[in-house]
Amino acid sequence: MFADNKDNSGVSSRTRAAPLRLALQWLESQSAVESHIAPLLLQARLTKEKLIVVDDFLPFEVASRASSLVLEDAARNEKGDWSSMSYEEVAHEADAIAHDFDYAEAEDISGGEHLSDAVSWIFPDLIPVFSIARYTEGHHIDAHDDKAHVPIEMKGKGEVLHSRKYAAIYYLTPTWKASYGGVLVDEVTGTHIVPKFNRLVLFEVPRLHRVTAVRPNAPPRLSVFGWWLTPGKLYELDLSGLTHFLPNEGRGTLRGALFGWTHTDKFADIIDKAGLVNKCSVLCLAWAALNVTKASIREVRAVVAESIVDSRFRSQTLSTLLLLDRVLTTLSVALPLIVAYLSHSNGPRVTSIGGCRESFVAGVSLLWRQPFAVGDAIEIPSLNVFGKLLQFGIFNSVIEDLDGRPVTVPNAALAAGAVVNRSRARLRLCRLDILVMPPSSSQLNSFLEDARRNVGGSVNISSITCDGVGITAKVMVKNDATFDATKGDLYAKLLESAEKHEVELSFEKRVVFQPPASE
Ligand SMILES: O=C(O)CCC(=O)C(=O)O
Ligand SMILES: [Fe+2]
Repeated sequence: MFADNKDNSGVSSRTRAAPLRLALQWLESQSAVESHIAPLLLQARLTKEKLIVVDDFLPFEVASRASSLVLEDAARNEKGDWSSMSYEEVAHEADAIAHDFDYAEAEDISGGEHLSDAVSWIFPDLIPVFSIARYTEGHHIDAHDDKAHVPIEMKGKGEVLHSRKYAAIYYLTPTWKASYGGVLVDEVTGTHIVPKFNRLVLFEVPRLHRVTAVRPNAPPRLSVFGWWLTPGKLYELDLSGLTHFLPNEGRGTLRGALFGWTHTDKFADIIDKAGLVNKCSVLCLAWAALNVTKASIREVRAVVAESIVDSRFRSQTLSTLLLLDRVLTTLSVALPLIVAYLSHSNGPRVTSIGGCRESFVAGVSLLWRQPFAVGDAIEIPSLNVFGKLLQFGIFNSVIEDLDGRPVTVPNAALAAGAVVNRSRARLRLCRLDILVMPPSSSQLNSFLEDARRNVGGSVNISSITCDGVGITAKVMVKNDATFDATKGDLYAKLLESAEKHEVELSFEKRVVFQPPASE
């Protein structure tokens, strides 16, 4: 219905008015799609040219109608069915390494399934694996070659290893401009392919390519992306193939790698639910184990799969440590060896961890030594940071400071200087700053004396302004004393002395637990 009667824009007058329903109906018809595709001679061209770019791939009206559904879904900008591939731990840093992109299963996005089916019918005899991608500001993929081995359950044959044979990307964002970034760079020829609406890119795997970062103010960059699989090992996953295991590599390749590792649905599910920090840690560790021990991928895969299925993996903060422990014990890898390897190697895979390498190494070493645990009050004098350790990541840790703000500290900084673990200290100091309004200086003095006795610590004048007299009270408390109880107690005692000497007391201005060493 849409393939005939084209004018120059590829749209017939009838199709211009075609409602969404007709567009979807057309996409659902394999024969309609196949007869539209056949004259494009894609297979023949691909065999000859290895990478081809096809503009106006589907009838314009069909492409617009169906992709408008995907656009609507993506524009809602809620998480919904979209999963993030961004590296959350470093994403807010100025030179964050791996923003990557969001992806969704084609069948979860309305219109997405229709479009990915249509693309998959280019090679109806191969096994298609397609998803929908959404790239927004900063999202990109570093150079990779898409190679992956994927075990597929075949009726009567059990599991059969497949390889990715062809890759396709079909772009869905109308009016995409080169200035928005998000350009697909074919590293073989240096060609820059702008993700124009209704443009299809096909290439034979392996082929080195990357996606440049999407610029601010660009609309979401949407695409159908994926591969066709064929039975057998088309290629070896050589060292460059190992880049697939790194967190900042493409979602497609990463997923493929994960899938290839474990081949259980359970694994894929759990890893998706477990959160990216863990995924990345697993990948880093497995990658390190592979390199250090020269263990076979099969061995590492078994260990990783087993560890991940373990329910402990789901508790975010300890998971890395548990996993590390598990992987290392099973593989009998000496930790210092991994640390040494990571810090001295300057191979391409380590470089792609970029500025985070030191922090990763520090993270591994801190996990091993455990000088502090999540929940501990820690102080980093060199950074002037004091607060509760909220999260311990493989690259960064998060400390909640006294104002309740999360402060992200690279592990390299944690390992570099002194870190005081207040939770493991015996005593600590509680300091309270407050304003008093004494009727006379003699009443102020008698209040101070009384207060010192009452609180069992020091109570001194810190400032005198027209608003009143600033008082600082300090008291040593047991380390396990809670902040609120200590604060309340200190305030109550000051109030008692103040009332006794007819001194007016304001509400506390600031109360902090402080390390005694800094006094
Ligand atoms: O979106 C693109 O242009 C390329 C995507 C890609 O290379 C991948 O997902 O592996
Ligand atoms: Fe790719």
